[in-house]
Amino acid sequence: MSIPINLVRGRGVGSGRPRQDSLCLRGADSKPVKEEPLSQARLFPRSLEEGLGFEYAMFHNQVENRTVCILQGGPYLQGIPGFLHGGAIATMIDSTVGMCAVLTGGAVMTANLNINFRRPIPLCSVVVINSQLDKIEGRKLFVSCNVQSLDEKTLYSEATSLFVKLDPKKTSP
Ligand SMILES: CCCCCCCCCCCCCCCC(=O)SCCNC(=O)CCNC(=O)[C@H](O)C(C)(C)COP(=O)(O)OP(=O)(O)OC[C@H]1O[C@@H](n2cnc3c(N)ncnc32)[C@H](O)[C@@H]1OP(=O)(O)O
Repeated sequence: MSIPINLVRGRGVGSGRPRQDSLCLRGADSKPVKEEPLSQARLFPRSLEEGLGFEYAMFHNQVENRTVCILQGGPYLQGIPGFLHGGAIATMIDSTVGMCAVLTGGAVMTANLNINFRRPIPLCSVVVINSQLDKIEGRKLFVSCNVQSLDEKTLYSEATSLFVKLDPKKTSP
């Protein structure tokens, strides 16, 4: 049986660098105080020049609540020489489990993210991030993932996460 897989986001459409045109500033009490244009805002993983940073495409399976990300981390993402920076890996894990949570639950934010780094990821290698929704409890969505080599022989990282659906009754965020 074929499984519907929908392309969520990938380079090659428009500039490939989505813009966020306004920013809602908040005071110390987290209440919105001002709406200002911020033309330089970019989705973080799309903020580096093509080929140098986060090169990825995501696919979402609406039936199984799974999101898969194919990632190649470019030379600007180096940590230990020759390998991806852990923060870059965390960024793409957060983005992938986040996409899974957003497409399942709507407006959510990461409340908790736990990552086990098992093996270093060689710079410029292609890896697969497999994420899946594990359960929903009220406003809480639990999503887990692993990061593997394309041939699935190497497990690079594993992560669990908690996303919380934004409560429209609360002013923040
Ligand atoms: C084609 C379609 C395109 C779609 C287009 C997509 C756009 C592209 C998206 C890409 C994906 C980006 C993925 C990046 C996503 C970020 O990186 S988000 C940025 C990082 N996260 C943050 O900054 C969040 C900061 N934290 C907060 O704002 C608030 O703490 C939260 C998370 C909104 C929760 O606040 P709240 O609504 O007041 O929640 P609260 O009532 O306190 O708690 C609700 C429940 O959650 C539990 N909880 C809350 N926090 C925690 C915690 N840290 N640990 C454990 N339990 C917790 C509570 O115990 C409570 O449990 P129950 O009592 O219900 O059992």
